[in-house]
Amino acid sequence: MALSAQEILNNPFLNKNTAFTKEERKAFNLEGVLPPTVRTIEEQAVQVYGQYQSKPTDLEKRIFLMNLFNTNRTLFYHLMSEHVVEFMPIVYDPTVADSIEQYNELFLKPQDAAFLSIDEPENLEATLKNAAGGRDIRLIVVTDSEGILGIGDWGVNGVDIAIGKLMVYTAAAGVNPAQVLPVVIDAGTNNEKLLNDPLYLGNRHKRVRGAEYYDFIDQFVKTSVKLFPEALLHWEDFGRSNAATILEKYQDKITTFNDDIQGTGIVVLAGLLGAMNISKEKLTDQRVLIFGAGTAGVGISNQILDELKRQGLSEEEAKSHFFLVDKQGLLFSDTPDLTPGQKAFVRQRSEFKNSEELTSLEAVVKAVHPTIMIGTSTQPGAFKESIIKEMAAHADRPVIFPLSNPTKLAEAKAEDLIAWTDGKALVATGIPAAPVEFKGVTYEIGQANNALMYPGLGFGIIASTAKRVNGEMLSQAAHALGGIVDTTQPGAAVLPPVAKLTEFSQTIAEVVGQSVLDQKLNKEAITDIKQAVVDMKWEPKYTELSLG
Ligand SMILES: NC(=O)c1ccc[n+]([C@@H]2O[C@H](COP(=O)([O-])OP(=O)(O)OC[C@H]3O[C@@H](n4cnc5c(N)ncnc54)[C@H](O)[C@@H]3O)[C@@H](O)[C@H]2O)c1
Ligand SMILES: O=C(O)C[C@H](O)C(=O)O
Ligand SMILES: [Mn+2]
Repeated sequence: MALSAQEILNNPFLNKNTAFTKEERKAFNLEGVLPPTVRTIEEQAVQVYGQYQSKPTDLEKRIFLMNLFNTNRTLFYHLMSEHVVEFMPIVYDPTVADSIEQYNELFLKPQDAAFLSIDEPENLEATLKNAAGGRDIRLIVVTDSEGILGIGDWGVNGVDIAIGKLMVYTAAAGVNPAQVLPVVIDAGTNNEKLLNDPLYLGNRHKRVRGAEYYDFIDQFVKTSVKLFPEALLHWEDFGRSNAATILEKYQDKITTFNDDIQGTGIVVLAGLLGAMNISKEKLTDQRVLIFGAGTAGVGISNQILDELKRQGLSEEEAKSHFFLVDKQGLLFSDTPDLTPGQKAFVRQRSEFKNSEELTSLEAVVKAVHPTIMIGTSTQPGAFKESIIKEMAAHADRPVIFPLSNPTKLAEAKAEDLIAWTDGKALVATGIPAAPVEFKGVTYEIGQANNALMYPGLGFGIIASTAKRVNGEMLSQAAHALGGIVDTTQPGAAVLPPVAKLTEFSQTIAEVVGQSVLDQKLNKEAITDIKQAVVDMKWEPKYTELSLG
């Protein structure tokens, strides 16, 4: 049945707005429903970019871009491809955090997401089908919003992180936006502010835990695999008590990864490899302090551990390089309330004369003299001057990555770290940071955000039709990105710039895809991975409308 003009114009995948040609207008009942001038996508981009620039705040810029996304997905991605550095912090982190916090006030459209309610398990399959609308889904980003960035539990509002992550997948790697599905699992929320907010749109009860929660997750996984057998399942921003448990349960059964654990692990490892290239030091000589040993902190530790073992250290030797610090202080074998992930990295009290005193970051830094310090604690300003100076007094090139997001939660600012260490620190931050001018040198600051990794990783997995995601692929991805640093410039960044996101996402996709083929983990026969990546890559260009 022919679509009406309204059905075409209201479909963001079909809509070209003023770019519909005279022939298309004639053939598809679009005559007279648009102003007469036919525009090219380039002309449309100039016009909408002008509107974008007129918006006074980042949140208003984001709302404008989401409207464009909802109206005309091709034009949105065309525009984003021209302004990727400028748009990343608007559609994604940090502005996505504002949109999540104000989701109820701002709500206009569900943005093709699937809203799975734990109160209605009988509707799970229908929900996924309805949201997919018959599309061939290859990539699902799912969140239950218990640990949104570092801002905590945001209930149904967290759907925006799934949508934002998927926008980056398309902009960075070229995942076809018609083949993605954002999913939020609404298991309730423990955020009192939301529970008491009359505008809140999610289930108005505390989080469901235990067997009922895990049964629902299991039903979601099974139904997704049944409906979308080709899809990669990407887990995002689950709470500390669930994220690793879910990954461990499914990673050997389906094609899946957890971005906060593995995406973060490999971007940090890549940054460390870049830092070692610059300092000419060895990773096997470093002492690694992780501040905030939660989902990301333990994920990062495991990825570095894997690398140390690949570089020849035994498991035991490799573990002796780690010092994990959480709320309790340095984590010891007898520390109460350890998570399963933390237990693998604990120290013995007998190693220290003053183990009882090692309850603060400051005391631990004094005691262990870390050469690498990574912040995933959600504690703003925790990397304070006295601590950084103490670290720098015992390291030639201290490597310091304050990674907590969004901006307001970062453990330190790049400019302070450079100044406090007299330019010695090798710094990367979670959110974009401007270059720092210090004593005549321009220090470029790498962005150690999993967004540099997961698009290429995910695209490589999909393009190679991988059955599983495993450690070998992750290691290859980290090395592919870790190799791209310019060591000749003083002040060079430890990671490549976001301006090159599309280029290196393609490299990562190829390397990951090749690893899949080398391990014979591809479902379909593929001989040339580069070609498979090219063939799968979606470009934001209009194609001739055909509704056959
Ligand atoms: N840059 C990136 O790519 C990236 C990726 C993932 C997470 N993150 C950021 O890392 C942070 C943590 O995320 P997560 O998913 O691991 O959360 P999480 O809740 O699993 O972990 C946070 C950990 O910090 C600990 N913590 C809290 N207060 C502390 C204190 N005062 N001292 C020491 N430890 C403390 C918590 O006990 C917990 O173990 C967030 O801000 C998130 O945005 C960044
Ligand atoms: O979303 C981000 O910016 C990175 C990461 O996944 C996070 O949870 O902070
Ligand atoms: Mn995350």
